[in-house]
Amino acid sequence: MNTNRRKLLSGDIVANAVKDSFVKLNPVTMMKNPVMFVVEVGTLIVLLMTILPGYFGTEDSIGFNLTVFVILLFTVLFANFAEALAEGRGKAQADSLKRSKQEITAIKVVNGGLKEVPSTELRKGDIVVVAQGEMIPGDGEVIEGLASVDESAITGESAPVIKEAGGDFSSVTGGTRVVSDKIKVRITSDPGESFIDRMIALVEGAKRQKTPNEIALNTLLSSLTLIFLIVVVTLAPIAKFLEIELQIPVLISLLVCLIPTTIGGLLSAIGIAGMDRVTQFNVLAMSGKAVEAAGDINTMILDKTGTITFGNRMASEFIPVGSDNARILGEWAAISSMKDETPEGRSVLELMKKQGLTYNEGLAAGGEFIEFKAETRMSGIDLTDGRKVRKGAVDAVKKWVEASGGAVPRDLDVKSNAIASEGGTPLAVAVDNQIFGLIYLKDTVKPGMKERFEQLRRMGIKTIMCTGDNPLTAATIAREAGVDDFIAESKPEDKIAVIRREQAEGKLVAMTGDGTNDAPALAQADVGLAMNSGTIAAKEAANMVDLDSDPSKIIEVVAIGKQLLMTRGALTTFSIANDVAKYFAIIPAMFTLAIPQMEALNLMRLGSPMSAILSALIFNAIIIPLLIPLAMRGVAYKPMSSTKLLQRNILIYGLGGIVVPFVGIKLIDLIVHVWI
Ligand SMILES: Nc1ncnc2c1ncn2[C@@H]1O[C@H](COP(=O)(O)OP(=O)(O)OP(=O)(O)O)[C@@H](O)[C@H]1O
Ligand SMILES: [K+]
Ligand SMILES: [Mg+2]
Repeated sequence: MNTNRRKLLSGDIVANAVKDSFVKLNPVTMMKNPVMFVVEVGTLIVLLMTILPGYFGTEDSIGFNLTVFVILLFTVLFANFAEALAEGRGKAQADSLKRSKQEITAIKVVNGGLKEVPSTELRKGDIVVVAQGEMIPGDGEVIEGLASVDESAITGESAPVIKEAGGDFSSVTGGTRVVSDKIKVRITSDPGESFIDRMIALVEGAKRQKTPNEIALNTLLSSLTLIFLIVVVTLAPIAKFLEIELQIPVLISLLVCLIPTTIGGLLSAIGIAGMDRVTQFNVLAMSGKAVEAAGDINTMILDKTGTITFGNRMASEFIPVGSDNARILGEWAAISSMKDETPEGRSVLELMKKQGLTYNEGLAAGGEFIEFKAETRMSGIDLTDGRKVRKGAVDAVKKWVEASGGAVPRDLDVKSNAIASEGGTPLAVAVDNQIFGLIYLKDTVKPGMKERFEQLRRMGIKTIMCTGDNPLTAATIAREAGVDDFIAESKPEDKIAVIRREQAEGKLVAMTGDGTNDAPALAQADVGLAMNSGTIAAKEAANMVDLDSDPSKIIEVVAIGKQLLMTRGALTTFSIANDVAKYFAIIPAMFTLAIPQMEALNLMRLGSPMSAILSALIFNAIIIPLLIPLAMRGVAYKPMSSTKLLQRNILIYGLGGIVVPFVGIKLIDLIVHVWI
């Protein structure tokens, strides 16, 4: 996908969009857009009056009618072109994904033996073996082994990632390639339902459904259209009664100028382009609704480690407590970490090496490894001689030691608080009922976080940092990063509680996560962004997946969502304001055609009634392609509160929407008037 990311518009996409503009003329598809459908019907009526003038008694105005027909046809084509262009990039991406999704031969485990089968025959629950150099035949979970996998087909990231059985890095995606070693994979999706299939459907827009916001706006636009339709239709008998002759093409021109064709023509392009901007950013949104929800977010829940900080929490120092020394402390710290595969655990062994410390590996032989869990906040090993070794969050280790009758060294709190108040994470190391000291885990706040949170605050978004770390470390990092609020010593279930609490206050909540224990919270949040490196459960619960697995991207996703909503609002304002201005051009012209004295109403001093009508109509048509770049790129966006934004936009797009057509129509009239 990355290869396509920078290529905004290619010649192919434009050529295809031109072709699609005609295909989309099909009235059945057109009917989904009532505003433009009305224009299309008007176009057909004017066409009939042009080619069958004898039948309609319109011989005198064939030239005028033909011109109106051509302008109306282009109005519809321009709107179709906008939509086709917005769809084009997604289609191009889908094509390149489809190419990467060739049929693969899978090595399936059948009755203990191995059998070659086409990947299309794999079903949920099947077990396959994938060796070095082979393509993984379907989405699944590694159940045996460890391998490095090249996921560039999906993420565009060429560095291979490690996939291994158990834990948070066990999910693999069909279509990616094993570059070293061999793994056994349990398939987790049926044909046609894989991640790549879902990605293709998404970027292709095949499953694009209108969002609630779009439906509401569409209803408003349709109602406006209906009202103007009634007004224009009733105008005919009134005019007749007043003995004013109003020709049907003129009435149709009036109608097309009055109904909100600008936004009607650009609405779906704005939505598709918004989704597309998210995709270009390597985030897959499962629905347009999710992207729009991102634009309305009030509260953002963020992890500390890896989101706000770099997350490579490294052991940097052994700090003994009581009467112990760093050598003994280091030894127990190392033994507790021998099988701890977390970055924290590995860093303890690295620190040992760096400090030239040694330990008796044999001590751990045959021991039972205790894996780190967010619930216990400890990890370690139970030795065969009965001794239990633990390292973990200070309060957790304190409780564990006290439970077996041990005492807490007096200098423990002072020393751990010193680490915490520097923003570091202290891990206490204990054997049975004795605490030996602390491991100082260092982590740094990512640069620029303060500015980003400041921006979020200006948008009126509250940020809450959730961390399993102790309150002092949490407070230090929270202050340094500038988040509004934090929750320390939080367990996975605390996240869902925070989300529910905020939602009960009527707020929309966004969060990121990657673990299986994040899945319920990801599902509960209005915007849940899962990391592609995360578990299948997390990815299925979330409504967005970040292919680059960068949790801080949620901030940009919110900005894109806001921009989408703003673009739609701005162009709606512009479109409706525009129509007001066209009123002043076309109504006086229409009546002047019948009653020359009405010329006094010609405030814009347009050349002739005919040229006034045509100029308004031409302006109405060309404003659509002129605004396509804005619809696709989105309006410029500055973080500020919604009320301020609204005021600013009404000023720019409302006032601008009234002024621009006056100038535009006048200029077009100067040309058209000479011409006819
Ligand atoms: N490998 C480990 N062994 C023992 N204890 C650990 C280990 N990793 C972390 N801890 C302790 O457990 C606590 C909770 O860890 P957890 O991963 O749940 O949250 P966190 O990483 O601190 O915060 P966040 O939610 O921001 O990722 C940590 O603050 C630390 O004190
Ligand atoms: K219009
Ligand atoms: Mg963590």
